[in-house]
Amino acid sequence: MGRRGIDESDFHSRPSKRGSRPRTKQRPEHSDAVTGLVTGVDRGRYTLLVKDADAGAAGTSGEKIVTAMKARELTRTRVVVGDRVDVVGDVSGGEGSLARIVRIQERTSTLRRTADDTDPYERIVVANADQLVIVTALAQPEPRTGMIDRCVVAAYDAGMSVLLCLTKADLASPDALRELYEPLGVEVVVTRREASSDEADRANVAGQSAGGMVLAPESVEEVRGRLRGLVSVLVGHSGVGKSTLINALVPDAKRATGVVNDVTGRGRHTSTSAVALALPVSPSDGEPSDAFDGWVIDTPGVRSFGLAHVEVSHLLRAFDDLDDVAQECPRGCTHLADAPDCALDDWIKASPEEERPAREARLTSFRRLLSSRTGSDA
Ligand SMILES: Nc1nc2c(ncn2[C@@H]2O[C@H](COP(=O)(O)OP(=O)(O)OP(=O)(O)O)[C@@H](O)[C@H]2O)c(=O)[nH]1
Ligand SMILES: [Zn+2]
Repeated sequence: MGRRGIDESDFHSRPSKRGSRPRTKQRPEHSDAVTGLVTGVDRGRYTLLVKDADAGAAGTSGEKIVTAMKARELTRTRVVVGDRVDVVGDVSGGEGSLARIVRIQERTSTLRRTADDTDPYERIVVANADQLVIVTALAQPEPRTGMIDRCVVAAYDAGMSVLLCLTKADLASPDALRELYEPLGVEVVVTRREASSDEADRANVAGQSAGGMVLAPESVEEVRGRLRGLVSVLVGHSGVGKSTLINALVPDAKRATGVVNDVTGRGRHTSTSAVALALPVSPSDGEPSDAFDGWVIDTPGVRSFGLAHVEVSHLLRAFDDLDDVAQECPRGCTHLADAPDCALDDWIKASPEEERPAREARLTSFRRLLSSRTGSDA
């Protein structure tokens, strides 16, 4: 994707139906509806990014922020951040205006969680995201692989890819965690504190958090490169440095101010709801830039993933090679290490010598994921 302004069509756009349908007085199907992207949800009010019909070409200021509520027919339907919705009514975005969401467009992915593993009620956290970014500190606090595993499972179950973002590499080595997760095909990226942090503080450079922590710019830019052109959901435990990272990636997010940001629509949200932030192409270098490419969705309220809803067969689909092998398993095979006659064990035994270590690492990691479904988060 090239450089350009923020564009709600970045969210997996589909051809617009507007203009091709005749307008009728009755509008039983709301043929006058426009499409909006949900960037924030707060107590029944939805912040939408809507393409501005009056603006010129897509690009700078081609979008407006519209506040909306759900139409009555959607009362029981959950609308989440990342949803693309059809809206009618006052879509001017003017002060005090309120539009109506009449339809949710088909979702390309749904990230779900249950409150805990026995909770039958599953809720959708974010829709239409491509990638789950698991933010984990290498120290302070110590990494918890159980938590990471659960996030990986939730992402794969949702049909999303995973980026493991290891923070605080200035405090500890990422090698051990790389070894655990790379066999699963999980991409790993590492961030660290800028060595000359004090000087950077004084210079007030990009990458500075409210607390004064400055991340090494090249590590932030590596993360940005992995997020470009994608819709990414960031999750992480308290204290891992997620806010520091988001502030470095999206310096204009005005995270603590509660003021609606013209570009991102951020603001007015409670501290527990997800919010979508447009990802700048490059860090702010003093010049105001309106080039965005990708979305960062922060999930302040999500600290863990209950996985009661995840089925083994569904999870297996994220691992083509293992899924093929598991077709040979006895019916109802759990595929765990103690499962009798699990074909995955034969796959190791039949392995060419040189491939065996890689296969073993992959199967061990996969089985760890499987047990995280039922094990505790500790
Ligand atoms: N040494 C080191 N400290 C860091 C790094 N990144 C963040 N920190 C510090 O870690 C602490 C927690 O960072 P936050 O960004 O507030 O963490 P958070 O994940 O947003 O946590 P909550 O605000 O509780 O959600 C702060 O004191 C940061 O200054 C890093 O790369 N290295
Ligand atoms: Zn099996």
